[in-house]
Amino acid sequence: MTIYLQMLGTGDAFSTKYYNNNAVLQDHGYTLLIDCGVTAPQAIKALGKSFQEVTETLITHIHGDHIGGLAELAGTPRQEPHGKMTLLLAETLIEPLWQHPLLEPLHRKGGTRSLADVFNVKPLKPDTPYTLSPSLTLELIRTPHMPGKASYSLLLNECVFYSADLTFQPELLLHLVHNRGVTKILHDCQLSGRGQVHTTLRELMSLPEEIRKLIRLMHYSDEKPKFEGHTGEMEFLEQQVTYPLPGCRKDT
Ligand SMILES: Nc1ccn([C@@H]2O[C@@H]3COP(=O)(O)O[C@H]3[C@H]2O)c(=O)n1
Ligand SMILES: [Zn+2]
Ligand SMILES: [Zn+2]
Repeated sequence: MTIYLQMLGTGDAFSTKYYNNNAVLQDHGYTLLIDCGVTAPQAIKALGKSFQEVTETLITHIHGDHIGGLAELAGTPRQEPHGKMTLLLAETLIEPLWQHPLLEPLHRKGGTRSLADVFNVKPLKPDTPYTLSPSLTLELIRTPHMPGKASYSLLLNECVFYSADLTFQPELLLHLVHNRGVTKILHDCQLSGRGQVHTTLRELMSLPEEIRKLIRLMHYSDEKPKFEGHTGEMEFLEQQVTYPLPGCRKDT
């Protein structure tokens, strides 16, 4: 069955034109928010939606453009019996997330001493597929972003690789396509300069054509318009546009 991806934003952490690179995945009444950055509250309103429509939220890593909207998300009234948003994340991220300054407003709510006091926390193990809804499975893959800090890419429905924030990993991309059945790669892309904690366009362009043609670009800077038409087979994902994610093993 087809699921639908809508990027709340496709910008990098410093973009003034694009919202933070956060996404919603929809599967017939189930809505997964992937990352919740500083701009997520504004971006979801711009779509005419609200956090109340989000079923569960997943966090890939701890940077402001991925977690800065969590305080507002936690404050959105929920209908569930526990009244809290379910937060899916790797165990390694739980304590660092609670200690992050952007979550400090939640520390000041009466009687809160841990992330579990404000969210329904569901720890996920890497390299383990989870069924989130009838047509959506998700697996965390720990991948390099900032030295010494945990960060996770996503494998959706065993066939869509969502890089989150990632340094260039050509061998991983080849492995995913050749051995894991990946048919679509949604990849962060630093358009210019040296890639220290992200993958650059130049690096992605160095991949074989068979891989490039599977890639769509996200997490880019405000320079994006001048790069249009100069990214080879790799088209830009556009924020707020809804994309079907077809061709997955679960379809067959
Ligand atoms: N000059 C820079 C470069 C980067 N950064 C932070 O590093 C993060 C890398 O991942 P990100 O999610 O793109 O967010 C970046 C900034 O928070 C920063 O704060 N200053
Ligand atoms: Zn980022
Ligand atoms: Zn990051």
